[in-house]
Amino acid sequence: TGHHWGYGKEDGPSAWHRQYPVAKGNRQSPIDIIPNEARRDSTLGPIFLKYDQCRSLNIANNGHSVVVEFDDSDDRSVVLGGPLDNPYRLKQFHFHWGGKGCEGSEHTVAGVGYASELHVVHWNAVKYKTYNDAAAAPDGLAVLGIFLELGDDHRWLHMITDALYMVKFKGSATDFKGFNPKCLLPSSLHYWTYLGSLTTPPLHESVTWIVLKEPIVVSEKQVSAAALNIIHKTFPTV
Ligand SMILES: NS(=O)(=O)c1c2ccccc2cc2ccccc12
Ligand SMILES: [Zn+2]
Repeated sequence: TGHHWGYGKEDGPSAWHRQYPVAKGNRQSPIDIIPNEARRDSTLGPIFLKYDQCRSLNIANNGHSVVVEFDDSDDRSVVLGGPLDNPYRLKQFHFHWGGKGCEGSEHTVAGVGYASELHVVHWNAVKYKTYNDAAAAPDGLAVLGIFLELGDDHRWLHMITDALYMVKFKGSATDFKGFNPKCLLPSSLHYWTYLGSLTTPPLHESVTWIVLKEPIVVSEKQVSAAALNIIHKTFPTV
C-alpha cells in the first residue's frame, strides 16, 4: 500500500523528507554525541527506573525492528527523574541491530558507533490520554538508549534472541510474558540527554532522549543471530 520507507538507497533516510518533511526539522535524531562538548547541567538529577511490576505482553517483528511490548494500562512501570517533569510509562523496547560486522547503533559517541542499540520507549501518561497523542507531542515520549558492545555472551539476552525465530517474518508476533528489561541495563545509569525525535518515520519531534554512557556487553554470536533473524519481508505468500 503506497510507497513505504526503508533503509535502501531509494527509500532510505535521505529520502524520508519527501513523505515526512519533519526529517528536515531542528530536533532530529539520531545525533553524534560529543562528550567534551556536552554541557554539564547541575540541575539534572539521576534517573530512576521502576520496572519491578512491569508486565511484558508480546514480541513482534515490525519489519524494522523486533519490539517487546508492555501493559501500559497503569503506572506499574515508569521512568522518572533526570530531565523528566513527571513519570513516563514503559510502553515497549526494541533493538537496532547491525548486519554482519557492521555497526547497528543509531547514536554515535565522538563519531564511534556500537554494534547495536536498545531503545526503551516510555510515554507521558500524566499529560496525554493516549500513547498516540503523546507520540506527537514535544514532551510526549522518553526513550532510554543503551549501547551494545561486543564481548562475552550477555547472560539474559538469549531470552530475546531465542524468541526471534518465532517472529522471523515482518508482521509476526508471539506471546512474551515475564520479561523484565531491568536485566538489560548496565551497572551505571549516568546519561547524556537531549530533545530529539523518533529515528524512524514518522520522525515525530516528541522524544526526550536519555542515552546511557555505559554500554552493555553482548557476544558477536548473539548480535549476528539477532540481525540475521530479522527478515524485513512478510512470509512468502504462495
Ligand atoms: N528508534 S525509535 O526509538 O525512535 C522508535 C522506533 C524505532 C523502530 C521501530 C519502532 C519504533 C517505535 C517507536 C515508538 C516510540 C518512540 C520511538 C520509536
Ligand atoms: Zn529505536
